[in-house]
Amino acid sequence: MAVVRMVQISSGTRNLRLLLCRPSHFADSMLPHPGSTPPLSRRISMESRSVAARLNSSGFLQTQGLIAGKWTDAYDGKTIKVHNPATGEVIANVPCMGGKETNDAISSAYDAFKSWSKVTAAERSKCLRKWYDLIVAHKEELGQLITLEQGKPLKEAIGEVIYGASFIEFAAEEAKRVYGDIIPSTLPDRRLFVLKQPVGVVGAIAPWNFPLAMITRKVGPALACGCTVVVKPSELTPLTALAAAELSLQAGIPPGAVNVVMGNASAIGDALLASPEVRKITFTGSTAVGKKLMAGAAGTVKKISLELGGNAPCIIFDDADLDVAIKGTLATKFRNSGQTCVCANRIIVQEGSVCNAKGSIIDMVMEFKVLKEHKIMDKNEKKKKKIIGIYDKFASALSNAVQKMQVGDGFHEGVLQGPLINEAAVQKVESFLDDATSKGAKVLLGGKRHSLGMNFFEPTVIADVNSEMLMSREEVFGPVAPLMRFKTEEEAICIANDTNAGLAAYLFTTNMQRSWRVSEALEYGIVGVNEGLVSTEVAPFGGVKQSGLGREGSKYGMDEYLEDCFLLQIKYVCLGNMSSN
Ligand SMILES: NC(=O)c1ccc[n+]([C@@H]2O[C@H](COP(=O)([O-])OP(=O)(O)OC[C@H]3O[C@@H](n4cnc5c(N)ncnc54)[C@H](O)[C@@H]3O)[C@@H](O)[C@H]2O)c1
Ligand SMILES: O=CCCC(=O)O
Repeated sequence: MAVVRMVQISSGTRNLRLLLCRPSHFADSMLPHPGSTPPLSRRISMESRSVAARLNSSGFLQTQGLIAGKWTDAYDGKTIKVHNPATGEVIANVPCMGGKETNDAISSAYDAFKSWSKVTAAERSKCLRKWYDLIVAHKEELGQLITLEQGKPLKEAIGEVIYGASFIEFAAEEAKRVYGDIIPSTLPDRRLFVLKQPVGVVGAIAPWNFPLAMITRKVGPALACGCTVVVKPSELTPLTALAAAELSLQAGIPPGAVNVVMGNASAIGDALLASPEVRKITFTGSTAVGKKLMAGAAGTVKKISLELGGNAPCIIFDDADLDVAIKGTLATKFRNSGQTCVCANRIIVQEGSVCNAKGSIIDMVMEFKVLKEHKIMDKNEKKKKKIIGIYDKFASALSNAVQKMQVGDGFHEGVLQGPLINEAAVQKVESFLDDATSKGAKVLLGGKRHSLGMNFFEPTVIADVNSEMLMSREEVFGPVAPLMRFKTEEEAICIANDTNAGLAAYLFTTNMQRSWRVSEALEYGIVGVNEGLVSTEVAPFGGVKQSGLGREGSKYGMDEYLEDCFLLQIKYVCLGNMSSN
């Protein structure tokens, strides 16, 4: 049973009175052990435990589901364990809910929709703004929860809180700007209007890699448009979502507008799909599950948006600024230990080329053999020259930079790479590396489990990867940077587009014409030019091909929760490093 208690939490200029439920399923194993100084190998564990104990005593470790504004256990009392991926310890037990609880959550969202959709946009905006303020005020606690259950370094986790909150702030602002249209009539006695109305109850299913941001990017705009939601966080990382849901109640978002269920994923998914009251499914996760949901949504003809897996190419041209390229590649590859849908999955690096007088690269592979680097190539023309390929320089600079990245528990100062989410993720990385090395790829750095044990993996650089290898065809989802070679721009585009995925792509070049040409040719929803971190609440996020349908964030993300708005395929291009000389 939940014990209700009052907690005073100081937040900047004011004290917030938090009505939080004492978590009933806080795992006692997480309490710090009394006794003498622990050996080094147990310090990780001690640090995580004391953070968990602090969060528990301040009421931030919420461990029940939320249905109709009430914190609820599974009806049959079953629970599932939430583990700390850095230590393997059980942080908490949360309810293992299924179809019955989900149906009640849907009913509660359906009832709440009747009133929430009628609340003025200005009022919805105020509630959302308050929710945003509360999340930002509690960024430390929410960040600690993310590190505890997901593993990313605390600084990065707090960054996710700010990023996640930004979707709520943006939605709060946009709530007031859902304009319709007036259409000039073709008949004198008619007036034609287009109203944009909320879709209705939304089922929002989220992954574990961004326990907060992947939820707020859905729930923020859904609520702003007047929809209500049943959220299903990943069972691996439900605690951040539950804490954020508690803050939504404190912000004045009415009971039933946000419900949270977790447990048996397919039973919950089936209930959401079967219900005619759920009018939209928004899903972020693997392409395999996305396809199942898309098929299942057909039964009741629901709207659907899908943010699925990627296989991001990161193209490094010979004319790239090496420092910019290394910085950008590190950012896109090693964010969240490589567990990001927009992480570079194939780093495609130019290995030399031949330029004509105008500086355009011409493919003269055969000539390479007879020409000397930096020397005039054609005595008659005296204009063609060979450009030394950036491949070797890039490979060694990247390896040097990656070597410096500290691996460890996300609560330790200076750690840049946390653990992978679980043993299965580590095994997947190992099997991809085995496959690549058995086919001729060479490990330049790392390549094995980290000596810290558990789910830690050494940041890895692997060279001479080709399109026959598994890691160039599927998401590695780990701290592995696979380097591939190319000679010409055409070849780079061809390699980059040779995949069913189409989420994010990156290119590094100092040639402005090429940056436009290649951005347009890449079959991706998001393109970063000289920039590895492109995500922002103000720009549309989403993929083409089998990476998904629809967009999140920006004004386009609002449209997903309004009736009868169909998007054309759009591409977001981010030009980075524009202010440097
Ligand atoms: N495109 C994006 O914006 C984006 C963002 C983050 C992650 N991802 C992708 O997500 C994947 C990693 O996340 P994951 O392992 O949590 O993915 P996943 O597909 O295994 O799980 C995602 C969510 O779906 C739930 N789920 C699983 N089976 C279900 C079913 N039958 N019915 C309903 N729900 C079900 C899970 O419990 C979880 O909550 C990667 O492929 C990554 O690229 C994409
Ligand atoms: O993992 C995918 C989401 C990452 C992001 O929003 O930048």
